[in-house]
Amino acid sequence: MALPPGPHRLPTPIQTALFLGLQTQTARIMRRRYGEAFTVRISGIGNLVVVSDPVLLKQVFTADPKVLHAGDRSPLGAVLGRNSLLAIDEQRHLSQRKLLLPPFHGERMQSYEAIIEEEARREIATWPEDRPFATLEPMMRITLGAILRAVFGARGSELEQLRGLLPPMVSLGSRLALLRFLQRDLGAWSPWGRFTRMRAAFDRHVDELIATARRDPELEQRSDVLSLLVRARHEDGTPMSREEIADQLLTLLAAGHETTAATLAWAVERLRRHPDVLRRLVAEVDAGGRDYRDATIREVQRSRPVITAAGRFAMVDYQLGEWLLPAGTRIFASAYLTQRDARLYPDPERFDPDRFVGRMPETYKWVPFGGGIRRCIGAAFAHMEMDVVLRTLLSELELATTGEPEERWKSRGIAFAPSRGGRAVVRRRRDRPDGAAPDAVAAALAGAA
Ligand code: HEM
Repeated sequence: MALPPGPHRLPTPIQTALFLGLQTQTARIMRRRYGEAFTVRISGIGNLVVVSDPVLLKQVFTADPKVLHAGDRSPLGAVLGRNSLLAIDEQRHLSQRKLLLPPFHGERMQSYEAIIEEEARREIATWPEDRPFATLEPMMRITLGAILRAVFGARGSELEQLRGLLPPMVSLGSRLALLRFLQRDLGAWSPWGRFTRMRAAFDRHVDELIATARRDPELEQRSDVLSLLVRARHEDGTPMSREEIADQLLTLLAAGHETTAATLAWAVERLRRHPDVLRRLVAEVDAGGRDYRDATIREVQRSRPVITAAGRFAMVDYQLGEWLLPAGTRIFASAYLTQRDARLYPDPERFDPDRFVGRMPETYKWVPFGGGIRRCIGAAFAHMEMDVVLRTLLSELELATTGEPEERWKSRGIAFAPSRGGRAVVRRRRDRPDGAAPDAVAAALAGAA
């Protein structure tokens, strides 16, 4: 059989508008109507096959990387650089990934916890009390600081300059990535001209960071990702070039900054609407535990996966389950649909961290980080970061619960965030078990910031 079923009689522009404009709702309707594999036709892209069955997901994630590509059709290469892990395939991808993996190994994560806690405390100390505000931007500041310090190894004035440069650069870059016709440098005032000048400034900072690392007599003891990349060697013994390091640092930032912040904003959105879960989490934080928090993070990612699908591209005709996809077909392995399948997760709309207490999620049923040799290399980092931020938040603040309707899904280009930015109302905790006077701590930190 050829392509999976789909709304073939609907004109392509309408399919495109429905799928891109209302991605989550359209995907749910099509899943109900056509089953766990369906085809939509997207203008400028062609056939897109959306799969949401663990058996099909396993097949996609474990396919030969020569047969299913993920990088070279990505619009991100133009913005992140030609070496970006997100924009390359096959042997080049494998060899860059091999260099990037060791710094992200689970065991290294503890060494980054203190940095994340400091960034979280510093940000939380500035939050207003008893007044609603959106947590997404504040979470973005935390995750930016975390990456700049733990990944880039930036300090002092370099750190402060990068804190200013990168948010507008990443936001402009992610808009331009999808608008190829604007990718022409027509001077400093044109969008692409602005972007290329910011990118040049970024490259100069990376040069400085690399030079500082090379001069550092304690390079061997440093644990930031940049210092590990400076020490890394290709199989032929050569070091990574400056261009490779710069492209990968930008990739790590682009892939890890907004995704983690959006998931944290969803965590706030969920917890405010689930007082029982919130109470259990606070009691656990106060008792020094973490199992329920781990499970809560996994349940937030199950019910609100900020990257709704991992994309692949068939380089040749490809047999997927019972279907034969012609070369050129795009495949979306949908975390969103798989993780809300009632056969895999009974009552899937219910937010229930107990699903994951004492049990790890199953590989092809829980895929917020994608899978196979393209699985997110920052997964352990992101989990650690979300754990530390939530722990800090729950131990410092009281989060007011709410009966307001849940926030809707809002696309921010690549990641989906809560439509109102994960609004919160907070108050400093006056009942902290360690007896610290929270206001004094907050004031001291705000002063230090
Ligand atoms: C909650 C936070 C995050 C989510 C939901 C997320 C999700 C994803 C997903 C869905 C993919 C594509 C996987 C595939 O195609 O199979 C991916 C790839 C990637 N992620 Fe993440 N990510 C997160 C955080 C991070 C962080 C913190 C970093 C690094 C600091 C990072 C770095 C990367 C990189 C480099 C890739 C490309 C991997 C490759 O192509 O080999 N991500 N991520």
